[in-house]
Amino acid sequence: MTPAKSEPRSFVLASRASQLAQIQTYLVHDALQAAFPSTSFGTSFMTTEGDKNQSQALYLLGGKALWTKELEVALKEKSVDMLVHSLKDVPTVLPDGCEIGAILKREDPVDSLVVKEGLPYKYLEELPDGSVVGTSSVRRVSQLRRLFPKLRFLDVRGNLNTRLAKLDAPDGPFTALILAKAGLVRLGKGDHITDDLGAPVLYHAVSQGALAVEIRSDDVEARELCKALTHPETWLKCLAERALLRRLEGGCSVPVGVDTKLTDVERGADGLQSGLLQITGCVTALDGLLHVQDTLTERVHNADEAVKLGVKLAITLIEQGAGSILEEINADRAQRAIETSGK
Ligand SMILES: NCc1[nH]cc(CCC(=O)O)c1CC(=O)O
Repeated sequence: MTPAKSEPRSFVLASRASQLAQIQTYLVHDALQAAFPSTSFGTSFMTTEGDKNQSQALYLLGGKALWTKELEVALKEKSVDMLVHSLKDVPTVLPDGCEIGAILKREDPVDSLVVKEGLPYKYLEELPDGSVVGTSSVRRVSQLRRLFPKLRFLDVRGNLNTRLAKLDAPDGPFTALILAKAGLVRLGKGDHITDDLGAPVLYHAVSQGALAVEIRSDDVEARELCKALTHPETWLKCLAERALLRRLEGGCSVPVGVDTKLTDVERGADGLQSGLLQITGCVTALDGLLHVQDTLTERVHNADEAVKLGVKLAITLIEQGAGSILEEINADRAQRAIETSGK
C-alpha cells in the first residue's frame, strides 16, 4: 500500500493585533510569499498582556514577556508557526523550545520627535521650559533629562495611533512625543516627525527598528524559510546589542541605549564573511545624573563573535558603574510595586 500523499504544509504567521503589528506581519508575509510562491502562508492576530494593561507605567511591568507570552503559547501549541515581532519587544532570553529564525533588514533605528499639531516648534531645543514630553520609555526619559533638564517627561501609553491622538488632543498635557522612527514610518506617519534624535543625543533601544520571526526550535521547515528573510548585517548588529542587554540583566524597560555600526564588510561566495562591528552602549540613571558609556570595535566573522563583543561591552559598562544604576532602578520598581499593590 502506498502511503497517502500528505497535504503540503501551510504556515500561519501571528502577531499582536495592533495596527503596527499587523502591518509588520503582512510585510513578513509578503516577503515569504515572494520567496516561496508555491507555499501557502496565513496570518493570525491576538491581544497580549501588554496591550491589555494600558494604565501602569511600562517600567513597573518590566522584566516580563508582556508582548510575546500569549503568542509563544500559541506557537508551542502549534496553532501558529511563526511569530512576527518588533525585535526590541522580544525578551533577551526566549522560552525553551523557541528561537529567533529570522531578523529582517533594519529600518532607521533612531527615535523621533513629534510635536503637537499647530505648535511652531520642530526641535527639543526650542520647546519652552516646563513643556511636557510624552514617552513610556525610561531609556528616553533618562537620557533626555540629562541633556534637557528643564523639560518634563510624562508617561504615555497605548498603541501608536492612540498616542498620537493623545498628543493632538486640544486639552491634552503633551507638547511633543518621542517615538521610534521605524514604527511611525511603517504606519505611514513619517510625515508627523519634526526631528530625528539619534546618537549622541539619544541612544536608541536595543534592536529598535528590526523585525524578527520567532519559530519553534524543532521546526526545520520554518527555519529554512526564515533563512531567506534574514539580513546578515542586521543580524550581527542585533545579536551584539541583545547580548549586551542580556548581560546587563535588562528587559525592554531599562535605560540602556545603543548605537551600532557594521562597516568594512567583506563578502564571499556564500555571503557576508566579516565586518568591522562598532557598538556603543550606555546606561543612564533615572534622574539623568549618572551616565555610563563606552564603545568597542572589533572585526567579527559570525554570530558568536558579535555576541562576545556585546558581552564584553556589558562587562566594561558594569565595571564603570552601570550595575549600580540598574540595581537602583530595580529597587525603585520593587518599592513602587509594593506601594501600588494596596490600591
Ligand atoms: N514597545 C513599543 C514599540 N515596539 C516597537 C516599536 C517601534 C518599531 C520598532 O522599533 O521596530 C514601538 C513603538 C515605539 O517605541 O515608539
